Amino acid sequence: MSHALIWFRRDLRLDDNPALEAALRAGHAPIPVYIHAPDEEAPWAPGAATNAWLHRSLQALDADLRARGSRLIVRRGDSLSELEKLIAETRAEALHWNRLYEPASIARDTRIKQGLKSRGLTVESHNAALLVEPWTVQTGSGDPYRVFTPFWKNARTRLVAAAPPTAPARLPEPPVLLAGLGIEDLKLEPAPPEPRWDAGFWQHWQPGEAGAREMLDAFLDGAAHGYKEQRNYPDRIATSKLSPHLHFGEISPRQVVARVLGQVWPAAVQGDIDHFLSELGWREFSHHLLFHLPHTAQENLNPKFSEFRWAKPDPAHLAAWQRGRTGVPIVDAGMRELWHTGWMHNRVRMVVASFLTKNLRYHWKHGADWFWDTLVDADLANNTQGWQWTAGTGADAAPYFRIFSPIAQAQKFDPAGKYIRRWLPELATLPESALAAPWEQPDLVRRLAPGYPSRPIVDLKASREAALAAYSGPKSKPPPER
Ligand SMILES: Cc1cc2nc3c(=O)[nH]c(=O)nc-3n(C[C@H](O)[C@H](O)[C@H](O)COP(=O)(O)OP(=O)(O)OC[C@H]3O[C@@H](n4cnc5c(N)ncnc54)[C@H](O)[C@@H]3O)c2cc1C
Repeated sequence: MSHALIWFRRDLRLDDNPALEAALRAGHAPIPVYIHAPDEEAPWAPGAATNAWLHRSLQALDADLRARGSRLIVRRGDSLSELEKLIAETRAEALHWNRLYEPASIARDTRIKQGLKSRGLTVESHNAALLVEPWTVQTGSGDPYRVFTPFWKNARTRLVAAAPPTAPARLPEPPVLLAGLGIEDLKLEPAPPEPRWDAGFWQHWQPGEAGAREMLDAFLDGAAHGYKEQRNYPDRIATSKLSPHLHFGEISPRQVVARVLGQVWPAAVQGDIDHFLSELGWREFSHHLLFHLPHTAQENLNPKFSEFRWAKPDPAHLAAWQRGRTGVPIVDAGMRELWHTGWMHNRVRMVVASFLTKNLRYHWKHGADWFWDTLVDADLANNTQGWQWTAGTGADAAPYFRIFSPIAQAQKFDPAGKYIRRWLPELATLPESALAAPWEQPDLVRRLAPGYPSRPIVDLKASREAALAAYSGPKSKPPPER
């Protein structure tokens, strides 16, 4: 039987895997391969938290393959050279992979496809990650979309309820002598002398296809009912928490949509379901933007901001933001949730991002970089879009002058202070009335929370006014150097 290589990247699943399906359909014995080449994604080589996730996700994929009689061949090095070696070793006639949409991956994959095709190999790429690929939807005038609502109105019509194919129960065994590294050889997890900063992650997450499926089942049975309203409250289990699973392709958006549309929902839940689908739509929109405007991972999408006067970061203030020591409880709770679990609730992501880009007036890249390293769902398209949206520099973004008040956000979305108390145990004994803005009751803080900063690192009102002034000032050339 002839062989085909299946080059796994961020499609770490067997069900609804078009690359695997195509190889089997063509009558090839698939050889599952993972090549570790983080430098090829520079300047966006995966961060530490996603690497820790990847370690477990690869283990789960290998276990799933072994349960079917196959295994994952792991290599490290230049992708093209490793693929060439594998082709020579296995005499593979075909190579299949599922597409990625980040600029560096597109450039590499295009080069590899051209190189190997010109030598007579069948090389095919497939869509496993998106509901609508970026070149398949456009505005009436033929341009990419820059506004979410019309984008989603168009894309939404293409959703299908049909369940995507599942993987066969048995897969052929790769050649016995075909060598590979152990997953642990990739050193993706924190290793001594580094502390196990990921220790808390794994009580919240189960990387891999089975974990993704369980998360979706739990969501559809539970939090989907009431999602539209409840999704804004960070102390509740009210969202799907599918983001890292979707990022690593442990579940596909097609599978999620098929499950959602394949179910009969009570009329009262229909609004929740539509809202959930539209959040998947934001993921699609982010990929659409990054594909068509690849420079936006580094630069403001809105050129009006190219001369905006961002402040020069004070390292102590940046560190206080990163570690959850700003003195603003809802911001600090979010940053600690991120540190302890590798994830942060969407509303709190917006609050901490607004605080960084507006109250501190730091360029959104400083925040995007920290998220990149600490989120288990760090995703170039979604992270870029999320930061640019909040900073006001992106497509269809919140205007710069709309500045989240962390006090009002805490009062509205964490009214009983459960989220703040959970992540800031040093504030646990403060009364509810003091939790959103403890600095307003200094005696109480001194007595009940002596370890917590007594004042925010910036005055919220003054910094808000300074941000508005910088925004509306004479289109913001930096002051002359002296
Ligand atoms: C500053 C900032 C940075 C962000 N960085 C990332 C990131 O690196 N990776 C990431 O996946 N999401 C990012 N988001 C979007 C969003 O916060 C997360 O996708 C969401 O919190 C994940 O939780 P969930 O899976 O429970 O979402 P649910 O509410 O259950 O939504 C379902 C899915 O829809 C997608 N989705 C939801 N909201 C958004 C959104 N606003 N933009 C794009 N896709 C969305 C996600 O894939 C999510 O898993 C960011 C948002 C902000 C404001």
